[in-house]
Amino acid sequence: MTQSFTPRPLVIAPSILASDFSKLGEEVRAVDQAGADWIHLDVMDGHFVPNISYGPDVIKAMRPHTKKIFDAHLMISPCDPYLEAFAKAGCDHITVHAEAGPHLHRSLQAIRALGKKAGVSLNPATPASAIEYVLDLIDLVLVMSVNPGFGGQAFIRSAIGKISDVRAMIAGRPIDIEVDGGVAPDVAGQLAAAGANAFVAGSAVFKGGTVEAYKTNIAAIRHAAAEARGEAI
Ligand SMILES: O=C(CO)[C@@H](O)[C@H](O)COP(=O)(O)O
Repeated sequence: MTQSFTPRPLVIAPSILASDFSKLGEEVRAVDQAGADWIHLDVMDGHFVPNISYGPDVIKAMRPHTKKIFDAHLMISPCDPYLEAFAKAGCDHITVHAEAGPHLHRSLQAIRALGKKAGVSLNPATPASAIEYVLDLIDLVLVMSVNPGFGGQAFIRSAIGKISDVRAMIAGRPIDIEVDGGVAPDVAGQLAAAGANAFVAGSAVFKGGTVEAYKTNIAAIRHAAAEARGEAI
């Protein structure tokens, strides 16, 4: 008997890294109102990546401003000592890097044990095969299309082929394929055609600085991706 799988929903996840940090609560409410599906939270430690952003206390302060999914991307090493703090801060998805170590399998088990969805992120130089032996523990694969650490970088095209590889590897499992870095309407269609269903965008969403601008920017990415998926919006 053949099993049929429903395609994963199309998701736009604005990256708060590109927002105005002097009014984080307001910015979270603004992208919520503008049509964001998830709120993407980039956590950087100045060690795994060459930049420092914010941690669980700041995420906890943002939590009351929306009911949308908090999609945390931990660019930290080690990550295991902090997983519980991010879960308690209100993160719904916790994504760790395959390269961050020391024990990816253990980190994913710990995230699931905290009752959260577990994600694995792959740097541009990391092959899709890095997730081969942890597929049973993954709810989300985050394919980086820039080297992690900063917003506003140029899109790395090899991410498109990697997304196709990940799609082939997960073969119908209920796993989201998320792409992050330089995502804008001009590449969203190709990314969706390759198999990505969740689109993180920082600069492309937060340009303009108003709810109306965010609405237009989110709709433009959604429209390009939906068209490639053959969906009406
Ligand atoms: O994780 C990261 C950077 O490390 C990203 O989430 C960026 O914040 C995306 O920003 P843009 O490339 O869309 O400006």
